[in-house]
Amino acid sequence: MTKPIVAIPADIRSFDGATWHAVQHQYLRAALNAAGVMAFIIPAFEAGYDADAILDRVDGLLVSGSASNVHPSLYGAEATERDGPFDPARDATSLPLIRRAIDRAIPLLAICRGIQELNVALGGSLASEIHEEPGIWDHRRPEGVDRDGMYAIRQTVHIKAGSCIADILGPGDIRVNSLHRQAIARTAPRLQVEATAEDGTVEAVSVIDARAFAVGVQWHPEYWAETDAASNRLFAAFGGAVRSYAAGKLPVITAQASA
Ligand SMILES: N[C@@H](CCC(=O)NCCCC(=O)O)C(=O)O
Repeated sequence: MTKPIVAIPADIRSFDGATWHAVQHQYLRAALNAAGVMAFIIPAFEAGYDADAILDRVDGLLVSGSASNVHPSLYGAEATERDGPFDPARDATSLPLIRRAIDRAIPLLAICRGIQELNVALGGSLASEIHEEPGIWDHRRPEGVDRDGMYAIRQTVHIKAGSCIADILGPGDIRVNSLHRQAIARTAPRLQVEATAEDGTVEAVSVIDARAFAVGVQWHPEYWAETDAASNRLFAAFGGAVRSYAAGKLPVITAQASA
C-alpha cells in the first residue's frame, strides 16, 4: 500500500509583505514520523471549496492548533476584540472538512484549535480567556521561553476509564503541555468528554457513535510525538486508523509504469 495522505487545513498568515497559507512544521513532522502518514496542506479559503472533493483524495484529516481563535459568530456569540485574532478562511475551510470527515468515517485527529473547531462544528460553544475564571489554571502559552519551553509538558490531565483515548493511552493521569486561552464551554451533543484538567477544563473529546477514529485533544501531542510516549501512541493510533481507512478504499488504478 502506498503511504496514506491526510489533509491538514492551513492558517492564513502574513509575513514578508505577503499572505501565506501556513502549517507549523511540528504537525507535518509528527504525521510523518509518528503516524507514518503524509500530511498535505489544504489552503484556506472563505468560499469556493468542496470538502468532499478534498476528502475523496485523502485518508484522514489532521486539524492543527493555531494562535487564532474560531470566530464567535460560529457558535452564536458576539465577537469582542478579546476573542481575536481571527482566521475566517481557516474556519471556513476546517469546519466543513471536520463535519464531512465524521459523516464519511474518515479518521480525524483535532489538536488545540482543532478540538475547539470540532466542538463548534458539531454545535458546541467556546469560552475565552479561561484563566480569568475563578479556579481555572492558566493554560496559556508560557512566555519568555524558547519553543521547547512553550510546549513544555507541565499539566496533568485525567483520562476517563472506558473512553476512546483510554483505549490508546490507558485510563488515569498523564502529563501534557498547554498553550490555549480558550476552551470548550458547551460540549457539542455528539461529543463525549474523554479527559479533563485538574481545574475541570475539557482536555479531550471523541465523537459519539463515530464510525472511525474521531478524537480531539486540547494539548499538543505533535510537538513531542517522537519522544513522549503518550504523544507518540496517540499519533500512532491515528496513523493506524488512517491506514485501515486507506486499505478499505477501492484500489486506485495506478497508471501502468511506462515501459
Ligand atoms: N487559539 C486557541 C487555540 C490555541 C492553540 O491552538 N494553540 C497552539 C498555537 C500556540 C501558538 O503558536 O501560540 C486558544 O488560544 O485557545
